Amino acid sequence: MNLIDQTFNRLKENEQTALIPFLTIGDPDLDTSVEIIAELEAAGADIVELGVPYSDPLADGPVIQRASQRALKHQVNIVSCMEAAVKARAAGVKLPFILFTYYNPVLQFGLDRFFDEVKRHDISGLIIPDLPVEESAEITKRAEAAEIHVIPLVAPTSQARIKSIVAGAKGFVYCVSSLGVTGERSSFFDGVEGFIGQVKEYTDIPVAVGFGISNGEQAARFARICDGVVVGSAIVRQIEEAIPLLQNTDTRQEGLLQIRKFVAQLK
Ligand SMILES: O=P(O)(O)OC[C@@H](O)[C@@H](O)c1c[nH]c2ccccc12
Repeated sequence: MNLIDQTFNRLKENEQTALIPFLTIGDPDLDTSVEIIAELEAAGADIVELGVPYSDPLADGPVIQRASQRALKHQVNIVSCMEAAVKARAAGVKLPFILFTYYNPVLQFGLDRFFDEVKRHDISGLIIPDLPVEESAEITKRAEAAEIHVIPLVAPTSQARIKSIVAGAKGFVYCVSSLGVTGERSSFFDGVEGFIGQVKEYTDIPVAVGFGISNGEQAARFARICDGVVVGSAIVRQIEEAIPLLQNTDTRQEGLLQIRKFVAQLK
């Protein structure tokens, strides 16, 4: 059984909600990203989104854009992100890995080669936010053959398309809480709970929510109605703020602990 399914089954038995952090791989460097993944697990994360840095992250706000720029300085690409997953697994991390990438890097890589590599690198899920609907059947077919879940994104504007987007979905459905780009938010639109409830009517697989969630109180609000909560920018900002500590061997552990503490309070 796919590790993502196993994770949600275990959490459901314990009446818990999955905490799903996102981080940009290679920010501030590849080795540090591997160590941060271990910290995320130690802090209570259940699944982790490994972000492939991209030069044109059109759905990302400034925090993740800056993280992508820092990672791209090290020429981090899809393979190095998958290698980070393998290194984290070798270091004892048990979390399921979701590879988060825009579609262009996948196309440039080549679909055959991409799915061969994804399978070889212990990736359990894919999120491709700008995957065109007309191409999603091809990607889903290949993913199923590789036993990898393609996680669909549903936005409040999806309305009439919710049913078709989530039909046949595997892993979990990712509800985007707000319109616009990623980034911490102090509030959410009034109908967000209603939107999530609507999505849940169309699917039996777990439903997670992301976009804007930046503190324990917001995470708790959504944990009441969802099976998972995704947090990206707030964690990427913690990594960004910890960089001076991470880059000095004397204060590296302090930097890692700072990130772990932030994520632990979210859990
Ligand atoms: O950063 P936020 O607001 O916490 O949202 C999660 C988000 O980072 C992560 O899931 C993600 C990163 N880039 C994206 C682009 C589109 C959709 C989702 C994402």
